Amino acid sequence: MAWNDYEAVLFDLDGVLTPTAEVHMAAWAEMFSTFLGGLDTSRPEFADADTSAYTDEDYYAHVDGKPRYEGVADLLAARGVELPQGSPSDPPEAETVCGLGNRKNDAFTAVLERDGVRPFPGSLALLDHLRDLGLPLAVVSSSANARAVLRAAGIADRFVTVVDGRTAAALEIPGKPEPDTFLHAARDCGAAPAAAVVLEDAVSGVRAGAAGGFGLVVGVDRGAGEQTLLTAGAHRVVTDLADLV
Ligand SMILES: O=P(O)(O)OC[C@H]1O[C@@H](O)[C@H](O)[C@@H](O)[C@@H]1O
Repeated sequence: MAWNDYEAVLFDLDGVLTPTAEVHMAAWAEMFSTFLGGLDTSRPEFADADTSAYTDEDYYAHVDGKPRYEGVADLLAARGVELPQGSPSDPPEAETVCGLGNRKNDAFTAVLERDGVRPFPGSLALLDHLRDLGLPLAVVSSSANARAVLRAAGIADRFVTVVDGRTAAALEIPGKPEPDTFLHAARDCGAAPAAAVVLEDAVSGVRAGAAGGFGLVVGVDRGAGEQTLLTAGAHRVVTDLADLV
């Protein structure tokens, strides 16, 4: 890996630097399984809903890597369920897109506080290597919990910039699969997209990297599948960031 050919490295967080994609997945599964299992299909608005069991495939196809409420909306659309959007301040009991997203977030933060998080050893090895090379590093995450996860993992001080779900909302720029959050991070690092590397485990994130014209888009296969990531636009796929040291 010729790192000296590049001027910045843009990391997704959940599933790339930390094993928190699994925590997100479990929290989504808990919330959607309970919601779909309890859906009253005798109510006319839910009459056509597909209430079959929620699976990991649902996560990878509709939720993975996207901003919170977009993941809810896309999964519900795939199941033929229409709910009002509501607002981010909705309580977790609210039967709205935002209410369901907030319900899932309660489950996520409870696990993070209880179990903490450590970076993947191979990812830490690559962060150390890139620090030695002096390359500016960024985190680009759809998650509004990104800063809390980085602090809990002890790697918050490694990055020139963190563009997360809160940043995107404040700047009113679209999240992944649109490229805007990656482009913003590259600018913060002082690098043109063609001189920046994107590392992503989610199809939505790889699509964002491909759409932004980045110099190298590395898919990190943590379950999405090598071929799926290549088809989404990854130039190459690894299973461990230590392979890039
Ligand atoms: O709900 P949050 O923490 O803002 O996160 C939004 C998304 O963030 C992404 O990083 C995760 O891959 C998704 O699983 C998650 O749904």
